[in-house]
Amino acid sequence: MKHFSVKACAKINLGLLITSRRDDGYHTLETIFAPIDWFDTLEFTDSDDISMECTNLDLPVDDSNLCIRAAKALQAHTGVTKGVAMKLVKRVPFGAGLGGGSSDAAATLNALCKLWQIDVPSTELHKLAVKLGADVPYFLEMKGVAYAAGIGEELEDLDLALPWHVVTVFPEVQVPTAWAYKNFHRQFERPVPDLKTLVRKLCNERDTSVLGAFENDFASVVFENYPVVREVRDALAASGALFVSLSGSGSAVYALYEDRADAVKAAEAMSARFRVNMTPAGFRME
Ligand SMILES: C[C@@](CO)(OP(=O)(O)O)[C@H](O)COP(=O)(O)OP(=O)(O)OC[C@H]1O[C@@H](n2ccc(N)nc2=O)[C@H](O)[C@@H]1O
Ligand SMILES: Nc1ncnc2c1ncn2[C@@H]1O[C@H](COP(=O)(O)OP(=O)(O)O)[C@@H](O)[C@H]1O
Repeated sequence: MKHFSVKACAKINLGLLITSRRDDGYHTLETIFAPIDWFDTLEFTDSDDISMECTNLDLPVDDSNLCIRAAKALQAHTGVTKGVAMKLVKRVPFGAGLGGGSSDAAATLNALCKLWQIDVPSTELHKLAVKLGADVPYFLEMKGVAYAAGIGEELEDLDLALPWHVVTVFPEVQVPTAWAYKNFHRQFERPVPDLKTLVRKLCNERDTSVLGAFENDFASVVFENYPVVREVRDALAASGALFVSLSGSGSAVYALYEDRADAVKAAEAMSARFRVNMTPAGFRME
């Protein structure tokens, strides 16, 4: 019997600028993805059929689950008839803008190539990943800070890590991604700053003067409609952070700290009401 487990880390978005709406309704964007040390664990055991169980009973384990969708897509694409029994230890909150489901899907694609002993060209795996979600290629192909364009699938590895401690708070409310894309305040005509150059300055030179350019286009509509998310942002902003932002389409809010003691203090204060993660400076996915 073959059996192994893998970690599926979450991400935050440092800046998220929505640049246009495509004819198919999807939006193009520019963003910087950074991994955080908040992760699900996935266990894979060979089996005749595809099945899964999950520690979080609120998450369906039927054909809507991204792990099952990834396994079935890979099976259909390759013609493999083997199955897998999956167990998902779910820790990353969902509806949070942390990409936990996308990370699970990417981990499943990678793990099943190994379990089923198939060699799928990376261009084909990339296409399967995009069909599962625009964020899935990031988790499939990158380990650290990356620039993304297109709908999030055109990636460039920047070979950087954030030199600050990151505290991420889930305000215990979910923001549906589709709602956020429908309701954000459009600014398609605005000039877009060069996020790649700015994030290099930020990480290599620790030039925090550029942080103001890392706007998130979902922030205003989410803060307007979800008072508790605003409350978390305000509490983090008052806790000695260098920078506070919504991640992706929310609801999670993260803060960057120079001083570890400030980060620990803020994380402890927020954990009285919310689920919180602290990621050390320099973190990369394994
Ligand atoms: C906003 C971002 C930023 O990293 O992440 P999250 O906040 O969800 O983590 C991504 O663009 C989330 O992309 P993805 O993970 O594919 O979103 P999905 O939940 O699959 O998409 C839900 C719906 O959002 C809209 N959508 C999604 C991606 C995109 N580039 N343009 C869109 O307009 C589409 O209507 C889609 O049907
Ligand atoms: N394995 C999974 N983990 C998390 N969410 C999943 C999974 N499979 C399907 N979903 C669905 O995808 C939605 C978005 O999940 P996720 O990617 O974690 O959050 P977000 O898009 O906010 O970053 C969830 O609300 C859930 O309904």
